[in-house]
Amino acid sequence: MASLSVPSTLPRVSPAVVGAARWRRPGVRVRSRTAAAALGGGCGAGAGGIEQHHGDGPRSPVSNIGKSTNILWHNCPIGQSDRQQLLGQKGCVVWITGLSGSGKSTLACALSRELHYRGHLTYVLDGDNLRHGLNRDLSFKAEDRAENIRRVGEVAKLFADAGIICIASLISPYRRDRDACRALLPDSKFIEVFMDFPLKICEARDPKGLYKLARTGKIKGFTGIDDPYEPPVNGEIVIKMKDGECPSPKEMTRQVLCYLEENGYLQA
Ligand SMILES: Nc1ncnc2c1ncn2[C@@H]1O[C@H](COP(=O)(O)OS(=O)(=O)O)[C@@H](OP(=O)(O)O)[C@H]1O
Ligand SMILES: Nc1ncnc2c1ncn2[C@@H]1O[C@H](COP(=O)(O)OP(=O)(O)O)[C@@H](O)[C@H]1O
Repeated sequence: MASLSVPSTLPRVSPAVVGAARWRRPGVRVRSRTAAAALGGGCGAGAGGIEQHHGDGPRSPVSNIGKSTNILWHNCPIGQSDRQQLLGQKGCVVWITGLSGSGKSTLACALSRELHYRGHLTYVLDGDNLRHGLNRDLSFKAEDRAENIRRVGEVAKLFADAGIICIASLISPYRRDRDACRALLPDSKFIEVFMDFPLKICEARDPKGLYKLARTGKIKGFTGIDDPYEPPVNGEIVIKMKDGECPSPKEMTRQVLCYLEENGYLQA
């Protein structure tokens, strides 16, 4: 992919080089093999660098969460900021929402690729792909879409906590479900990107032929045809037509990259 004209504080180098350099970054607390040995043996010698709790009982009150009873949150000494230092970026969720055919997956993949080449760790959570595994038990009725979004929101939150720039691309048609995902994260860590393209454009693309099936009644409850889509009201980024033209994938990517850069996500 051609380099985008976005100002970057990082030089454009191969990810392998970046990876190698990061493990040697000064000031980052990484336990080397030697350090692990100093802790009482290398691989296979018991706990090694892993800190374990050998307490005499619970350290804080247990609680009930959802259907889980008597559970206790366990904190680890290495936290999100340590991981962010290691990666040289801020973990966050870029949530791309819009109609089928609006370009969500195209943007997600192009953004991931561009960030990767700039030395940033990303992970794409794509609605279609997740329905092949994690969410294979869910249909497209409203309550299943809500559960789909809830699960992906929770997974995205874990990726952000890992320090990763997580790019979620799902139709996510209901405002309430998207807002619930936003509420899982500190506000600035959820970046909502609205693919604001008219149904007419999305339907004309129809790369999978699904709109055609929906129009002839062979698919019921298809978003935009006989199922609702609620656009964001206060999202962070809107990708839309300009002078009657769709922005190119490169331009869409540039828009999101600029936002990430200007808001400090591309440094720890
Ligand atoms: N009824 C109906 N409505 C909308 N979309 C449908 C439907 N049936 C199948 N598909 C295909 O499923 C993809 C959307 O999955 P998502 O998990 O993103 O949907 S949702 O967020 O739960 O609404 C969507 O992928 P994209 O085209 O990439 O958006 C479609 O290919
Ligand atoms: N900015 C764009 N300009 C022109 N075509 C696009 C653009 N974005 C996506 N497309 C094309 O539109 C179709 C749908 O894109 P896709 O990313 O699969 O959408 P979604 O994931 O929202 O369903 C694909 O054939 C893709 O190549």
